[in-house]
Formats: sequence, C-alpha cells, structure tokens
Amino acid sequence: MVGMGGRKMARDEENAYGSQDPDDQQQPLAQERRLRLILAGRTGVGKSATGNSILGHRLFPSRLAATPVTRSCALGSRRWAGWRVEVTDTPDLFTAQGRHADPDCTERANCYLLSAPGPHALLLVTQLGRFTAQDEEAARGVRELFGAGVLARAVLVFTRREDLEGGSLHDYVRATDNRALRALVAECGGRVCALDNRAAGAERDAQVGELLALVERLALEHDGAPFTDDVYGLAWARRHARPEDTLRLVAAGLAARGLGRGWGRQWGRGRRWLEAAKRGWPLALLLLGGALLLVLLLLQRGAPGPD
Ligand SMILES: Nc1nc2c(ncn2[C@@H]2O[C@H](COP(=O)(O)OP(=O)(O)OP(=O)(O)O)[C@@H](O)[C@H]2O)c(=O)[nH]1
Repeated sequence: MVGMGGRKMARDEENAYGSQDPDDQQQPLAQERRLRLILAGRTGVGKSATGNSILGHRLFPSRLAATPVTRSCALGSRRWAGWRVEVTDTPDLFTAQGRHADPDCTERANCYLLSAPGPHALLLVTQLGRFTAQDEEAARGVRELFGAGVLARAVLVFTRREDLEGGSLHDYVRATDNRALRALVAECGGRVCALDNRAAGAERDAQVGELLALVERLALEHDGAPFTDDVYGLAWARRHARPEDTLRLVAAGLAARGLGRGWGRQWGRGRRWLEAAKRGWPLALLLLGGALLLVLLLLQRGAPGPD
C-alpha cells in the first residue's frame, strides 16, 4: 500500500509517485491495461471496505468509528480480467470539515499524485437507505475538486447491499422519494451498483465483478482514456521529478483554483464570479439595450405631437 506516510519512491509509469506493487514484476508494465479508480464520499459510508472488497483482501483500515478512520490517501492494486486495477482510497476530502483539515491542499494533491494521470472511474460511495445532506455535500466537494465533468465518470456505489434483501437496486433508486439522490443518480448517468462488503468468497467476487464490469464499460466508452485536467497534466508531466516537489506544486495548483483556505479561497470564488459575470456580459448588454429602446419608445408616445 502507498500513502502519505509510507510512500516508496521507485520510478516508472505507474503513477506520479512511481510503482509500488511487488507483483508488477510479473508482466511488463507497458503491456498492462489499467483501470484507475478513486473512492470518494462522506466519512463512514464504507469507502475503505469497498476498496478492500475490490482488492479481494483487507488492505485499507476499515471499522465502525465515531471519528474518521482513514487519515490520508492510499493506493492498492490487483489484477482483474486482464486489467491492472488501481484503487485510491481517500479520507474526507470533500465536506467542509474535510477541506478544513487540508488547508494547504496537500492531501488533495496526494490524491492527484496517486491517481495520475487521472481516474477511469470515480466511485461515489454512499450507504443504502441513508443518503443524507452530508452525502450531498460530499458530491458537491467532488465537483468542486475535479470539476462537474468528473460525474460523467462516476459510479454511485451503495454499501450494505444486504439491506436490499434480494430486491433490485434499480427499483430502489427508481422508487426513492429522495429527490437529491434521484438527481445525483441522473447526473451519474444512471450508473449504480450495490455491494455487501461483509460478503466473502464467490459472493464477494460476483458483486465486485458486477462493479468492475460497469467500470470497464465506462472506460471503454471513453476509448480507455482517463478523466484528466490541468492539475493531473502537471502531476503526470512531473512524474520523474522529486515527488515532494511535485506534491508541493500540485497543491499550489489546487490552491490557485481557490480550493485552499483564507484569501486563496475567497480569491478563487471572486475569480469564478468574475468569469461568470464576463460570460453574462453580452446578455446583460442586450437586456440593457432593449430596456433603453423601450424607454425611448414610451417617451416618444407620451410626448405631445405637433399641432
Ligand atoms: N453491514 C455492512 N457494513 C459495512 C458495509 N460496508 C462497510 N461497512 C461497515 O461500515 C463501517 C465503516 O466502514 P469504513 O470502510 O471504515 O468507512 P469509510 O468510508 O472508509 O470511513 P472513513 O475512513 O472514516 O472515512 C465499518 O464498520 C464497515 O465494516 C456493508 O456493505 N455492509
């Protein structure tokens, strides 16, 4: 496993930190097709448990706790159906509380480096039957960090599949009266999947197979190209540089987007407002012109004509 605490610095094409997995040696890297996944969602929904199910063994710490268990991003990988599947587990990076704990964007930069040059799918994890305001906030945080376009690569993963008691997830989602959940499902293109992370053996393999088949389809729809942006571009371009320096640069890049604290954040908000205002200028001018014309017409009508 690779995380902020224990990064290995071997260099190759694996991610912006280099390769870490010992069984990478079994097949030349160039021949391996990759599926990179990021786990996102509010704290305690079962992100790490989902990561462990995907990997087929317990790598990420996962337990019931009153405070967040995952404190920094970590990466694990496995082989599946000819793919090298890489999973990045994340702490709470997406709610106000999580962002507050990452004022300089270092942890968010760590997420970028571990998943560079970009994820093929973002797994937005939520708990079946408990889609709360915090889940909505986490989804907003995801949009804020990666941009709204990332939802075109998102799969909504419901943990506690056992609560469906054999029922259909699609029926559940269709019937829910939670409008925010319905809207998010639509934004994710209807890609939903449920996992019982307590399952083991063949049952777990079948559930994970369903999820990875969905991810594979999504990746192939994009011709195997990952989701990317300018910060991923920066992380990838510097993959042979010192990881510590790249981490700093990437964190600065994210702060410049207004994701940091204090003035940086206010500046980012201000800049976004200005950009929106700039885009709105032509319409504002048109409306102003129309209003002026109307006033002139009214004045002309009201003015006394020649006798
Ligand atoms: N019954 C059941 N419990 C689950 C399932 N998925 C996760 N859990 C439990 O939910 C609790 C929280 O899971 P975690 O994997 O630690 O959740 P997390 O989102 O990674 O939490 P943080 O690291 O704190 O952000 C653990 O006790 C898991 O065993 C599931 O599908 N079914």
